[in-house]
Amino acid sequence: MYIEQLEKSMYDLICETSTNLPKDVRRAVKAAREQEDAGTRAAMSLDTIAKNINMADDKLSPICQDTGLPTFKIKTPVGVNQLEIKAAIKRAIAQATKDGKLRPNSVDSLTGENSGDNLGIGLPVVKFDQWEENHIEVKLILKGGGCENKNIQYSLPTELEGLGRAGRDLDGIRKCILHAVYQAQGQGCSAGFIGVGIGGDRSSGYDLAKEQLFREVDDVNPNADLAKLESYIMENANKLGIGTMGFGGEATLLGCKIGVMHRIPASFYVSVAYNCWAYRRMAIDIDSNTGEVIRWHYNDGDKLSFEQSEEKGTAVQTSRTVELQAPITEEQIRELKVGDVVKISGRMYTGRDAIHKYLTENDAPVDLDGHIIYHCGPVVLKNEDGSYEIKAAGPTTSIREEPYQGDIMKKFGIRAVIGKGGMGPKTLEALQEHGGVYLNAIGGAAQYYADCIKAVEGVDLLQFGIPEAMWHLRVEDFTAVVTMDSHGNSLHADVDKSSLEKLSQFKEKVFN
Ligand SMILES: O=C(O)C[C@H](O)C(=O)O
Ligand code: SF4
Repeated sequence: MYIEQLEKSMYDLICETSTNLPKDVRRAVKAAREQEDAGTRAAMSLDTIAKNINMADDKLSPICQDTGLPTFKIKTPVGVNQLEIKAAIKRAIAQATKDGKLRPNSVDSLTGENSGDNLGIGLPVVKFDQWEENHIEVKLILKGGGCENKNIQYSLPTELEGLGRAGRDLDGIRKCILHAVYQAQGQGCSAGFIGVGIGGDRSSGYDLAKEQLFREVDDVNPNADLAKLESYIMENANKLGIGTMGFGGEATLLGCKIGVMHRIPASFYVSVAYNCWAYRRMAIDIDSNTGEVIRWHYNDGDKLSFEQSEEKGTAVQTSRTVELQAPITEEQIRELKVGDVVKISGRMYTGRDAIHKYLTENDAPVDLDGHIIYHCGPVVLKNEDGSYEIKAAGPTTSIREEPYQGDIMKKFGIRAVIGKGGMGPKTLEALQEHGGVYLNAIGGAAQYYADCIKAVEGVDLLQFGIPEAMWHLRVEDFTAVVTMDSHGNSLHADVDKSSLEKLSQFKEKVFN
């Protein structure tokens, strides 16, 4: 009985974490939304995010399609069997994957093979501690890959772009944290949350940083110096103008939590763990006799559902909206300018890391001339009649495809790519030369976009696993913003440049 109940408690924790954004995170998103002027791109993005949070809640479906690398931190009373707990977690993970609450996200690092059930060597990560309490505490974070890739570790002293020397003191730490927010730009699905670990070595420093992500968004650091630093960072990082999705705007950072540990004389690390707005972490207390959940954490206050201002700023007032249907002509593409909002109906093909590599070395399985590639690794369930159902399908970080994208667009005649976070100079040049456009969708809005997908009309290269396959999608009114056009303009390059200038205003010493 205990074992079955334990597995159910773990299953509930996983589902809740994936589908129901914690209350403190909702409050932070709401506050950000209220800060942005209606009609701006930032307001539009936050509206989509708010809508997405509601939809995930209603449909009990993943908030974001990247359900991350599940990491459990568990405290048990002395005498509790930890092996049983680990086994229950594994079964619950496999079941939640089958039920579409988690994307099959566990990939063999050497062969690229997806295990299909989120289990694998070292996965999920489960860390145990003992304590004197009578109950079991289980914390879970589902941290996605895009924001994980924006984590950064500094070894002090160092020189930082825009900020100069960062020494081995509180002021050097201050500079590292500001720089960490700057370098993430919109690629980790800003507005984000950061956990910072000061000290330790490279691995314990990151562990400490990630531990901070389990703190409540609105708590106050018990260490007075760190409390001061946290509020300094919250005030000033939001002056960088990076904004939601890196579109520019007021809200760049929604939370900053800093922890400290001792170090050895030769090393001084500042480790920063960046978490996207889809900040999925939850915790439960479990009765160690029955296996039942006796308390959910992060449960204080009202649960916001964003209903009140549902329509606020859903259209960007300063931009025009263009309807597109694939196949698209070069002429149509050359008419698009940075800032335009596009609404796509018709066909698009997903393609992410494996597909881009494949397409540079092989022919395409379908004619891509005039077509759209969507950087997306969806959550897909197979129905009994053999058809597929998209359960979550937001964009993935595009910059990873930078080495391939321009060449592939030219080789196959692709006219548009949709992703998030923008791409670099090589792609921008190819867009100009070939007549192509980059469209930024709202990262993490996996339910919102799944709703725009009306059918799966085919799939190729499924051997790469569900997230990496090429899905043929029929979409309706799929909305995205032109952030790189065929005239050499890139909103991403502009925001990067202006935020670097703003960063340099924080060069002078603040803390002694
Ligand atoms: O893997 C994904 O679907 C998205 C990833 O989390 C990302 O932010 O790039
Ligand atoms: S797509 Fe964005 S919201 Fe989703 S896990 Fe990646 S960084 Fe987070």
